[in-house]
Amino acid sequence: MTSNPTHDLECLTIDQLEKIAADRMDKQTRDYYNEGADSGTTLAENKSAYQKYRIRPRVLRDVSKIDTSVDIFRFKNTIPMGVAPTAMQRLAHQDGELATARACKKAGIVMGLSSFSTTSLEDVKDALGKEHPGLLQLYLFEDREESKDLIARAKKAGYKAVALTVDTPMLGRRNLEIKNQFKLPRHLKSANFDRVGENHSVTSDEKEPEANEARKRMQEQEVSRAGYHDGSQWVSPTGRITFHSHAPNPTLNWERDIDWLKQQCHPEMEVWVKGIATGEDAILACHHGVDGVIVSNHGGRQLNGALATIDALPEVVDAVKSMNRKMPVHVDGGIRHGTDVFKALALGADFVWIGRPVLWGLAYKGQEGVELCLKLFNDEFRLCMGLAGVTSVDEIGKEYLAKINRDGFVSKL
Ligand SMILES: Cc1cc2nc3c(=O)[nH]c(=O)nc-3n(C[C@H](O)[C@H](O)[C@H](O)COP(=O)(O)O)c2cc1C
Ligand SMILES: CCCCC(=O)C(=O)O
Repeated sequence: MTSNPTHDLECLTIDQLEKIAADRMDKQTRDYYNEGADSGTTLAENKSAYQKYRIRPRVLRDVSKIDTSVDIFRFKNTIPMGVAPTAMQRLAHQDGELATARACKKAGIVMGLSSFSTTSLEDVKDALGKEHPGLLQLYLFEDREESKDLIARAKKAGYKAVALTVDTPMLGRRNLEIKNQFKLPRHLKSANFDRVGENHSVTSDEKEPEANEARKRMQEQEVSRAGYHDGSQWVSPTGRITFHSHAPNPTLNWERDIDWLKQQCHPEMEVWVKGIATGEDAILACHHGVDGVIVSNHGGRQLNGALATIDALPEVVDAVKSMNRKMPVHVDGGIRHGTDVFKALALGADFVWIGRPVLWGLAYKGQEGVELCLKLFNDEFRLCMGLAGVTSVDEIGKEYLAKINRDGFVSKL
C-alpha cells in the first residue's frame, strides 16, 4: 500500500471515523463495540496513556525512501500493525468479516479472526487468499473436543497462527451489555459453531467420534441465538445458558493447557498468548515455549483498573529480554494514530493490533471503510517515520521517545 494522495474529506482521522460510525450503528451494537468494563477507566487510559510520550525527531537524514514493512508469520506486512480479532462483525455491516478480510488482503495487513465470528473461518481464509496468513483467536473450552475440532479446521484452512485469549477466565462486567440484554440478532449466527447441514469438519464420524459429538452438542445449545448477558453469564432467550457462557473458562492454566495447545497446533501453526499484562507472566510464557505474546487487556473490556497496555508493555519487554529468548512481543489497546504505533515500537513492541477502529470502518462503509481505516494508519505511520528521521522499522527505539512525567517534566527514556 503506497501513500495515496486522495482523502475522504468526511473522515481524515480515526477520531472522526469513530464519530461517523457511531451514527451508523444501532444502539445495541454501538454499546457492545464501544464500551469497556465497569466505569471504563482502563478503556480510557489505554488511549490517554499514549499522551505521556512525545517523539524526539531526528533531522537531515534523507528520508526520501521509507520502508514501513515488517515480517510476520513469514509474510511481508505493510506496516507493523494487524487487525485484532473482534467478535460478530456482521453487526456493523452485512459483509462483516468478509469485508475486513478483503480490505486486509488489499492492504497487505494480517487479520486476526475471532472464534465468535459471524463468518466461518474457512470463508474468511478464502477471502484472505493463500498467501495471506491468518491468525485465529481461540477460547479454550472446557470440552476439549470442541476446541480440537476448531484448531484442526484452522490448520486445514491454512491459518498460520492461533492466539489463545487468556484475559477472560470470567467475562468482564459490561454494564450496557447487561442493560441492553445484548444478543446476536436472529439473522446472524456464530458461524464457526452453528453450521447445521454444512460439513467443514476435518474429522469424519469414524475417525473422531468425540469431536463430532461435541459439535452436535454445541449446535443443540442454540449457539447462534446468543442470548443475553445477565451479569455473570450469557443466557439464551429461552433461558438456557448458551455457547458464550462457556467461552470464559476459569480452569485454564499454564501447565495443562499451553502444552496441550502446542501439541495441537505445532508445527503448522504458531501458538500465541493474547492478554499478557505483567513481566511475571511474560517469563512464564517464555518457559512454556509459546511463539509470542500480545500485551492486551481486551480493549478495557475485562479487568477495569488494569494498567493501560502501553504502561504494561515495558515490563513485559524487559522480562522477555532477561530470558535471552527472542520471543516477539505485540501490544493492542487504544491505538488510534500512526504516532501511537511508532511509540509502541519505540517502547519495545514488535507489532501492534487495532480493534475498534476496524469495526468503525466497517460500520461507516463496509470494506471501503476498513480500507480507509487501514490507509489512515498507514499514511500516518509513514509520515511519522519520515518526520522522526527513520527509514526502516527496526531503527525505531527508545531514543526516539521522551516521557512527560506527572509533574510536567520531560525526561528521555
Ligand atoms: C466488540 C469487540 C469484540 C471483541 N471480541 C474479541 C474476541 O472475540 N476475542 C478476543 O480475544 N478479543 C476480542 N476483543 C478484543 C480485541 O481483540 C482487542 O484486544 C481490543 O479491541 C484492542 O483494543 P482497541 O479496541 O482499543 O484497539 C474484542 C474487542 C471488541 C471491541
Ligand atoms: C464471550 C465473549 C465474546 C466476545 C469478546 O471477546 C468480547 O466481546 O470482548
